[in-house]
Amino acid sequence: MAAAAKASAFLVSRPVTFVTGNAKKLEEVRTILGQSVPFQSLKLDIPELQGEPEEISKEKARLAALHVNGPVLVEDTCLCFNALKGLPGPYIKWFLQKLGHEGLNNLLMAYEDKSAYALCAFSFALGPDAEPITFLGKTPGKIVPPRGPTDFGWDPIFQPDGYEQTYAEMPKEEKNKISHRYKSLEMVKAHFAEAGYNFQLDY
Ligand SMILES: O=P(O)(O)OP(=O)(O)OP(=O)(O)OC[C@H]1O[C@@H](n2cnc3c(O)ncnc32)[C@H](O)[C@@H]1O
Ligand SMILES: [Mg+2]
Repeated sequence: MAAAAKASAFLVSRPVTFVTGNAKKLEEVRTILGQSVPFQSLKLDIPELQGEPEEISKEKARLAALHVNGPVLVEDTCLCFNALKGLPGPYIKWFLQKLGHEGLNNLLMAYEDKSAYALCAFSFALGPDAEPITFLGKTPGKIVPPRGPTDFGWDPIFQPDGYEQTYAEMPKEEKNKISHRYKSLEMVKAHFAEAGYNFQLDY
């Protein structure tokens, strides 16, 4: 490495912690990041404010950084129906829990427009006193009657544009190449590289 680049490299002597209560998210983040960003995880369901996805995600990061007292990554995922002007959006977890896949389809019964988008808002905070930075990844698609395995949230009812399969029917590697989560994490990685962060794992 050139001396100038070395001098500007920012060594963070603590690991970055991905905080989530969702094991399936963690699994995808591990696969997508691979060896590129070493991170540890903490299973914690952080309370979420109401509001816009970016603000919800930032606030999760603030709370997570206070809890961890160090660098954190969090994410908030939304499923937004265009006919419903973006709803359920960040409230998809509760809509899914109460209505199920069929009920989510029924919400769109009165509309011809079944288009939707999956949105992932990752936020990174360097510590409890740092302002979180948010990275939004979006994948367009449409809402369809459920097809495929039911092991991850609304995957069976989301069919990304350009594909005949739902997220649930696709091989995992395929989803991880086009997903809202992948796109957001690409921006996270670019940010870490640009800032020169070199997170160290605690061994
Ligand atoms: O602790 P956190 O990270 O908040 O985990 P969570 O499960 O509460 O997640 P969210 O608050 O972001 O709520 C998003 C909802 O969408 C689901 N979900 C998230 N990513 C998904 C994906 O890629 N495919 C399908 N469902 C997903 C997830 O299971 C939730 O029901
Ligand atoms: Mg949550």
